[in-house]
Amino acid sequence: MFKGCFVTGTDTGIGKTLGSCVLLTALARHHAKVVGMKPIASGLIPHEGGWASEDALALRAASTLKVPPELDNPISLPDPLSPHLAAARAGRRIELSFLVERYQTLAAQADVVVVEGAGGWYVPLNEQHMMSDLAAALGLPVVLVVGLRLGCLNHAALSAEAIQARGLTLAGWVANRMDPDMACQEENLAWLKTHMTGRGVPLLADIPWQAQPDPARATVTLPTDWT
Ligand SMILES: Nc1ncnc2c1ncn2[C@@H]1O[C@H](COP(=O)(O)OP(=O)(O)OP(=O)(O)O)[C@@H](O)[C@H]1O
Ligand SMILES: C[C@H](N)[C@H](N)CCCCCC(=O)O
Ligand SMILES: [Mg+2]
Repeated sequence: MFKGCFVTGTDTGIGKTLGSCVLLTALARHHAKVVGMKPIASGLIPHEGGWASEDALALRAASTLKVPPELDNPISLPDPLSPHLAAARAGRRIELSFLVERYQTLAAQADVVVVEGAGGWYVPLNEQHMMSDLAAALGLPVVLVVGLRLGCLNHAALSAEAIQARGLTLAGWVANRMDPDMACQEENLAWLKTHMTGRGVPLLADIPWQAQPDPARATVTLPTDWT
């Protein structure tokens, strides 16, 4: 039964948060209680007299189920660094078991949870684990957000291969037109479509470049078993 997905991306800063919000917005048309989760945020902004993850705030705004930060953003680290470094600087160690427990508590209250990673698939969490290990531990199908810019073809192919080699389901990919000046954007998109189709991976969303990103403004085709 569909319970949600794990959103990874070709890199940091390529639109995973926007892609996750697009999925949440589309899923909310079919499910009553949809919620985003940012298990590990590194880099915080001032918010309501304290500090918060900009990603967690965006996911929260796109969620129909509202929960406390301990559930939708259990680890928030001040420094905008790789999670293993941000955690070390904060005197913490990122434990997968803690994140799995928080995810399960959240999932028990929700119809659908969209979990956003941080950075790309092989971002380190501690000396032993990477983001891929968290996705595997959560047991969710994976969605790959491809930020359309020069270099993304290689990053997309590498990421897709790594996800599938791990034995996880790559349920779909998202094309995010993050660079309005990208040369040959349609030709790059065509290559990605052919490559991903060859891997059996459908395009779930096509997100236009937007000066003010709005998660309702995207062309979305959810898998039939997600609706
Ligand atoms: N389609 C788009 N149009 C305009 N701006 C975009 C688009 N996609 C992403 N951006 C902008 O690019 C920046 C990076 O995007 P985003 O924060 O979603 O990246 P991310 O992959 O979630 O990064 P992280 O690894 O930090 O979670 C943001 O300022 C976002 O608003
Ligand atoms: C700080 C940033 N926005 C993300 N939260 C973390 C990105 C980690 C990238 C690590 C790497 O691949 O080198
Ligand atoms: Mg993000």
